Amino acid sequence: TRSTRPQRLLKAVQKHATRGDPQSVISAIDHFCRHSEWAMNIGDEKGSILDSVVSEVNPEKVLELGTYCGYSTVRIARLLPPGARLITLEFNADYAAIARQVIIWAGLEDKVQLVEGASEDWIPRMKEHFGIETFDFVFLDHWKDRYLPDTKLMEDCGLLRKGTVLLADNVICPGVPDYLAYVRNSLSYKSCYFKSHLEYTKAEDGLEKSVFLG
Ligand SMILES: CCCNc1ncnc2c1ncn2[C@@H]1O[C@H](/C=C/CNC(=O)c2cc(-c3ccc(F)cc3)cc(O)c2O)[C@H](C)[C@H]1O
Ligand SMILES: [Mg+2]
Repeated sequence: TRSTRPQRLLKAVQKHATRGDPQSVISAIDHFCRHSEWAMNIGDEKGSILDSVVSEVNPEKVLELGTYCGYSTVRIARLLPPGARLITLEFNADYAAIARQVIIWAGLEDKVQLVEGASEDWIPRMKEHFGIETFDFVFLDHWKDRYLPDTKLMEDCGLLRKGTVLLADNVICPGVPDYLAYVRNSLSYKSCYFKSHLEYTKAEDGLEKSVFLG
């Protein structure tokens, strides 16, 4: 049967990127998505904003909601200091399998724990299963109608501390209106918008950075 787009994306990484070189993996995926087949990776333009926020936070403990093919996983993990850990949740087994290979090709498997499962099942288990007290940085890029419920779940599970940074993709396109209204109106967050473009296109999109105030 015909291969899937994520399978073709992985093939492009294995063909054009250098094993152990995260930047070449990022470039191979961006080239594939620009010149072969569009895919919903954060991309290079919004990815540079992600890079700058990760570098500013310099997190020890990172949570990513929605791994997909592992593009943003590689972008984040390549910037983490030694000993820092990224847990990424992906509930689709096929995507998880592709992402695992992309992360290994980048040589970042020691910094990344890819958990195959749903955010709502795993967020409540972060403490007892992974020994995580709180996260320093959370990247939200899964189903858009899940950003808000999962943020409230992280609050309720005590996984956010004073200063935890949430960074949300796609706040314009496809859009996350309920999440945006919440973080922008809640007294528990200081929120700001980074205007950019939908990956590999000229359409507007952007990232919302929200600092939990405790
Ligand atoms: C209920 C389970 C919740 N818990 C979950 N737990 C674990 N994993 C989860 C959960 N919910 C989802 N996932 C996984 O995360 C991924 C999902 C990613 C979703 N991303 C988009 O939909 C999007 C669309 C566009 C776009 C823009 C314009 C267009 F024209 C077309 C597309 C652009 C973008 O940048 C986008 O990120 C992956 C596919 C999916 O298996
Ligand atoms: Mg996205």
